[in-house]
Amino acid sequence: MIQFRNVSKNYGGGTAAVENLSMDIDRGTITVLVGPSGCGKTTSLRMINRMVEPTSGTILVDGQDIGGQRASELRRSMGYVMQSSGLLPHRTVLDNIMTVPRLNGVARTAARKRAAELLDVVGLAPALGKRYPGQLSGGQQQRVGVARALAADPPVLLMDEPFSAVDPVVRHELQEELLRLQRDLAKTIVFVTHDIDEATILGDKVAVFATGGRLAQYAAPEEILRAPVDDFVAGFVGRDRGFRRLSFQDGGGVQVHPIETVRVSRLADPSVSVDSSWTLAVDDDGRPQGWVPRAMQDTVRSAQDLVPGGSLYRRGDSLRRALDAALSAPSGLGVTVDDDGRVLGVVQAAEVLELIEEARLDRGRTDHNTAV
Ligand SMILES: Nc1ncnc2c1ncn2[C@@H]1O[C@H](COP(=O)(O)OP(=O)(O)OP(=O)(O)O)[C@@H](O)[C@H]1O
Repeated sequence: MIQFRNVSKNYGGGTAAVENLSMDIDRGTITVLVGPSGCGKTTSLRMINRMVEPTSGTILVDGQDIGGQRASELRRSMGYVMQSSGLLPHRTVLDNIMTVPRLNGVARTAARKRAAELLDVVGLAPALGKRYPGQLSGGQQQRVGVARALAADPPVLLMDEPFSAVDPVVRHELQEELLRLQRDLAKTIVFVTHDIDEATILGDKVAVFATGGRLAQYAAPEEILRAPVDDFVAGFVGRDRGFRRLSFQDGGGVQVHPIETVRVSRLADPSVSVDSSWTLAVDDDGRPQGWVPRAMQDTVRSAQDLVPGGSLYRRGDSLRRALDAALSAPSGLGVTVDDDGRVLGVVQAAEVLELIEEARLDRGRTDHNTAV
């Protein structure tokens, strides 16, 4: 879909911003360009829509050399989202989203209707459409930035550190939202970040850039975590790469055990007693609320008295989530829930670790067979 062929960029002054980059970006996937500051990620991104012209080499989109296309038309066929949302401060949110469709000749009423739909797509309430960008939170502004980039329904979305100015909780929400959107929209997304965690969460493929604009490794995130090609990539992905790689290991095989539960609404009832060393308190819909340790059962009378729980494991999530649920729970039992958040049972750290070990041995055998 997007092909870099021996592309270099030199802004002058000797050192290359991008050095002989060759890389194919597949249609309908998220490709993340990651690397330390100044390694040429933004320059590479901006060469795709000709905001920056290469010094040498060719970039093809759908097999066509973009060097021969009108830069303004090319730009309109590609949504662009940047770190500061880039919204026009004196226009309302809806007007901001409508900008490109209006430039493309879409009638005002149709553009407005589409803008309102897009607000919903990016998870914003309709009332926010009438506000000005300055009246929104950073996370909301970024969502509007995404809606605006999607407004002309471009096949390609270029995103330059779009989530780096918001706090970690909002950032996580925006990442989840982008993945959800991408499941429906299947755009070709090129995403720049300097955060390897963000890269491995979002990327179908990850391109790790090294200083001097050199592409050090281009592979699926799991592969980059499992087999960094050199010391630079190994150093960049960090020491806990082994743990992070668990995100890519299916947790479907983890055994879910039954757990004794008690309804929070019945905690004050003196006739209720618990047998297990840890009993899970749930609301009337069966959603976890916290723990009742046996030793404390006489003092736990309401939701406020419960021992807070750890992270939840949604059945089918990765082994990383399963292990975290078990390790973060005061009981050592990882609470497992269904898609509606209702308790299904618990997982145990030791059993998750056994699966991790089995998977490692299986991989070792496969690698060995391939080597032979
Ligand atoms: N307009 C410009 N003029 C001159 N040099 C530039 C220009 N834009 C970028 N550079 C230089 O090119 C190199 C690559 O910059 P680029 O912005 O592509 O890196 P980056 O990886 O996106 O960095 P960051 O993560 O800090 O945004 C840097 O050394 C930078 O100083």
